[in-house]
Amino acid sequence: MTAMVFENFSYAYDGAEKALDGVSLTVARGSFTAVAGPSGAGKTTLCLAACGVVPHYFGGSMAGGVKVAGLDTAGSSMGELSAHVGTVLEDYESQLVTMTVAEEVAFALENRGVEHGMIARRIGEVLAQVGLAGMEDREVGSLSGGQKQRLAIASVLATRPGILVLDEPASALDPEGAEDLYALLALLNREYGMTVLVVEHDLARVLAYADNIVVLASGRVACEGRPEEVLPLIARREDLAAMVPPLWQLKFGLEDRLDAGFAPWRHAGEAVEELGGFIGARHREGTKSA
Ligand SMILES: Nc1ncnc2c1ncn2[C@@H]1O[C@H](COP(=O)(O)OP(=O)(O)OP(=O)(O)O)[C@@H](O)[C@H]1O
Repeated sequence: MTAMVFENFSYAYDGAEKALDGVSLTVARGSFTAVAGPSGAGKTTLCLAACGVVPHYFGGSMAGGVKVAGLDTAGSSMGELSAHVGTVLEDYESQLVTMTVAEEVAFALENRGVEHGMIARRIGEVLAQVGLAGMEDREVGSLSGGQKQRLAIASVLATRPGILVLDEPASALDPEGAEDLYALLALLNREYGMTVLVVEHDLARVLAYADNIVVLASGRVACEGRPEEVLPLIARREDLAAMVPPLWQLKFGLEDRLDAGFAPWRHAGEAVEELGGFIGARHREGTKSA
């Protein structure tokens, strides 16, 4: 089952060069996709196209199409699309428009005419999901950056979309906040079956979670696939090699030097375990032949 399909999709903002150029991409339902690429590669535009803001709120010209949960984005209203895809943009604070946490989550539901008892239940539910349980009456202005980010996510979760699209969600967070945020996205993906598509320039942050990586360069898909498919490809490209996470730079360096092949490490613990076994085996071989 597919959550999202870009079919040879091209888009240019008014009076500008193409921001996306012939993008073909399928995002599987329930997947965790990380989108990376150099500055200006079209990552934000991809997010805007996924939720229909492009083309609905921008002029410009497009070719091809985007389907979200089977709906053609150009032919569907933003309201219809938002039932399926929730979006948290990089400037997430501008998405927060009310005084209190509870009001913020209630906002989209009230606009849809959801009944009051249901709204109250949904508020409690989504705040618990994002780790803000019991904070209904807090003023939005008094929250930390990480809590505001979680609130922005809670308010899109309130309408129960199956797909969550986030543009650089960790850019304003400290390393611990970024780690907590990705743990939350992983939980929403694994436990609640949400499809997550996240723009993240630092692939090290998503290595443990992403089952699909899309690399954009100059508005085109430079490569796409599982991390173990994509990372070796970008490591060989001078313009993209800097995006390879340090753990995988180490892996590629060791594989070269030791003439070995290691498993697709998702975090340092897996590397330590495999390297421990590898060193032990080499040591035993050495002792035997001595
Ligand atoms: N509103 C706009 N009007 C005109 N051109 C735009 C607009 N927004 C983006 N662009 C251009 O479209 C191209 C893609 O921009 P986009 O923001 O999607 O890239 P990005 O990969 O998200 O970049 P960054 O990592 O710097 O955020 C760039 O050349 C950019 O200058």
